[in-house]
Amino acid sequence: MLRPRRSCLYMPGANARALEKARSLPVDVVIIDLEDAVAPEKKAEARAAACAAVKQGGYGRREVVIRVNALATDWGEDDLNAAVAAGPDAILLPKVETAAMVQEAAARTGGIALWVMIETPRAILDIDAICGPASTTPLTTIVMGVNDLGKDLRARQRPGRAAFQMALQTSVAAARCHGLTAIDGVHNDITDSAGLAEECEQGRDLGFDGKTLIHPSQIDICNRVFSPSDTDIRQAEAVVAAFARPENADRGVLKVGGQMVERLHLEEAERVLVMAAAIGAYG
Ligand SMILES: CC(C)(COP(=O)(O)OP(=O)(O)OC[C@H]1O[C@@H](n2cnc3c(N)ncnc32)[C@H](O)[C@@H]1OP(=O)(O)O)[C@@H](O)C(=O)NCCC(=O)NCCSC(=O)C[C@H](O)C(=O)O
Ligand SMILES: [Mg+2]
Repeated sequence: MLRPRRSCLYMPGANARALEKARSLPVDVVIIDLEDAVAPEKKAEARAAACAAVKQGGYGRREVVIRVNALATDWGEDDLNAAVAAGPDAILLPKVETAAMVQEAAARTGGIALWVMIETPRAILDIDAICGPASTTPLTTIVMGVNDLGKDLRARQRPGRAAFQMALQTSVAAARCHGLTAIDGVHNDITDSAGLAEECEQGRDLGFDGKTLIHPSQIDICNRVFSPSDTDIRQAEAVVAAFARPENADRGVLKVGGQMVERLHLEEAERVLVMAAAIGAYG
C-alpha cells in the first residue's frame, strides 16, 4: 500500500502538550522522540509518557513512530523494549552506521516496522550496506538527520544546502535501490516559511517522499509541496487515458499534452494517481 508520508513531525516524549496536540494536527506521521530532544535526566519520564501516549492511541490515520536512543547508549535497551511493548507503527533508530545495527534492532522489534536515521558521515559512505537488510527485515524507511550530519561534517546549513547534496542524493538512490521510503531532514528556522517551502521543493525534486518537521506551523507547507498538484494529477490522468486507448495498445511512445511520454511515464502517472487518491481519502 502506498502511504503518504509527506509530513513527519517530531516532538519530545517529555512534552505532554505536544503529544496531545499531535492527535489533531494534519500530519501524516508523528515521531515521538526519546533521543536528542530529551535531556538525560528526563529520559525515563519521557519513555514512560511516550509509551503511555502510544498505548492510549487517538492518533487516527497518523502513523505513530517512537525514536529510541541508540542501543549502545545507557537508555537504548530500555527504550527499545518499552517501545516494542507499546506497539507503535514503527520504531526509529538513530545514528545507524552498519547493516549489523539494523539487523540487531530488527531482530528485536517483533515485526514492528523499523526506520533508521542516516546522520553520520560513515552512514553516508556505507548507505547501500545499511539499506541492504530491507529484503530480510522490517526496515521500511530512512530518515535524514541533517543536524547531526552537519555537525559531524562541519558543514553549514545554508539556503540551497550545497554541502548536503551528495549525502541527500546518495541516500535517495539507496532508498530507491532497496524499495525504502526516504524522508528528508528538518528545517530548524521555524520563522522562515519561505525557506521551508524552498527546502521542501528541493527535497521533493531530489526524490524524497516527505520531510521531517519540528513545529506545527511547518505542516501545511510541507503537505502542499509533497502532494501531487492539480497539474500533476491532470497530466497523470491524461497519460493513463492515452495508453488505455485501444489504438495505442501496442505503442511504446505517445505525445500527451505536448510531451513525449513512454510506458515508464505511465508507471509514474499511476503512482501519482494512487498517491492523490490516498491523500484525498484523508479529507
Ligand atoms: C522548538 C520547540 C521547542 C518550540 O516550542 P514552543 O516554544 O512551545 O513553540 P510554540 O509556542 O510556537 O508552540 C505553539 C503550539 O504548538 C505546540 N507545539 C510546538 N511544537 C510542537 C511539536 N513539535 N509537536 C506538537 N506540538 C507542538 C505547542 O505546544 C503550542 O501548543 P498550544 O499550547 O496549543 O499553543 C518545539 O517546537 C519542539 O520541541 N519541537 C520539536 C523538537 C524535537 O523534537 N527535536 C528532535 C528532532 S530534530 C532532530 O534531531 C533531527 C535529526 O536527528 C538531526 O540530526 O537532524
Ligand atoms: Mg540527529
